[in-house]
Amino acid sequence: MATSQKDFETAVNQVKLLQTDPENEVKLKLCCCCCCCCRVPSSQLKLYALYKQATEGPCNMPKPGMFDLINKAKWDAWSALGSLPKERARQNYVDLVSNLSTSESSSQGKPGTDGKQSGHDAVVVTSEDGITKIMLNRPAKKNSVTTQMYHEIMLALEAAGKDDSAMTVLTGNGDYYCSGNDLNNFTDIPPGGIEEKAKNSAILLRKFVDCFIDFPKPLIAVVNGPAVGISVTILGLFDIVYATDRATFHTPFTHLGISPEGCSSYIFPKIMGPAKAAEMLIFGKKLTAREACAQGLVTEVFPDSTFQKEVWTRLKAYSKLPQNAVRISKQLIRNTEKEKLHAVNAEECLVLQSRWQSDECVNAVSNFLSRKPKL
Ligand SMILES: CCCCC/C=C/CC(=O)SCCNC(=O)CCNC(=O)[C@H](O)C(C)(C)COP(=O)(O)OP(=O)(O)OC[C@H]1O[C@@H](n2cnc3c(N)ncnc32)[C@H](O)[C@@H]1OP(=O)(O)O
Repeated sequence: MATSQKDFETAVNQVKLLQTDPENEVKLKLCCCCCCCCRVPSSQLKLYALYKQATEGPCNMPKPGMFDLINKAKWDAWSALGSLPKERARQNYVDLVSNLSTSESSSQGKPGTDGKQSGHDAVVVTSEDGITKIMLNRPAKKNSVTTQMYHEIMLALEAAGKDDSAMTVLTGNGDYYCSGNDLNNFTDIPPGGIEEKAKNSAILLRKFVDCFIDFPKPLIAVVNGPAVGISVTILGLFDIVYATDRATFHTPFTHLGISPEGCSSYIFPKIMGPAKAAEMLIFGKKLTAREACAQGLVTEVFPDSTFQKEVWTRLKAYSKLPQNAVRISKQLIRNTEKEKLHAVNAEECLVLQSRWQSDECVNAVSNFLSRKPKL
């Protein structure tokens, strides 16, 4: 039986109600999942293409440039439908929505599936024993930081700076501390194209790092596992860095066609000397926890088996010290450098704004996102 226009409209409305909002993902978060490297369910992309075919007929938009990942993805999917009649496209759309609705309701409430985790859960803030803990909670994605998480961390820091806790801890849930910037962040290209994306990202990164530079209380990193990218560079802005002996510290910037951020281009050479800093920041040398400690990036390394117990016992004792004296001492240590750090941050973000638009970066990010899924 032919699908009526009403069935089609019902399906369109149903898409809006789906908890995972597939149409929104297609429109806003598509990335390069359209091509063979697809790591997002292809049904989401099909939904977009079928909708366009059903309402406008065969693909009528000009082929976008290769770096315009989102529009290129849409174009590929829509073109692939060729001259499929509108009626068939409507039918296929309705069938696909019906399948998506079924799988959506059957996956609701499943514990531990954080592929669709909301940004809200991806950063968990708790306060206990005078310590505010900000925990990155995206273990299945190695706690990589999405755009929403940058915003949530900034909000958490702003609140922690004003609450009555003595100190603030940043840590990760699962086997990783953090695998750095979520490389999918680079694929959500706005209408203004890659230039606008790079500009917005530079503004966000600058604000993000500024929050660490200006944080008024002791900031402690509890590095529970490997750390990559921005989670490593900002460590220079922390007052204490405790690491498990399982942790590693990796800044693969040149491999990604980008450059250092988090004030590391200034702080790392200061704390470890220019030669060691160059090996990390230019050549991407990965440090073990003990090497990072020897070079002054890490305060102390603990055996993994006793890491949490030893670190939290220590921090609870520190949190009982007279709070005003602790704050004032931190500010004395940090304030002389603040102006310089803000200037370094601004410069690093400006350089990155241009790096993110480079072929070197676009190709490196595409390569990562097009890795074959593990079996
Ligand atoms: C506002 C913008 C600000 C920008 C600030 C700039 C910051 C610069 C940086 O942070 S650069 C560093 C970026 N990070 C990376 O390059 C790391 C990329 N990831 C990896 O190399 C590896 O995933 C790993 C070494 C961290 C872990 O490898 P392992 O084999 O143990 O695990 P998987 O690769 O299978 O990872 C599990 C799933 O997690 C996804 N994932 C991990 N890290 C990232 C990431 N940074 N971005 C996006 N996705 C990431 C990975 O894709 C797997 O997902 P899947 O299960 O769906 O396949």
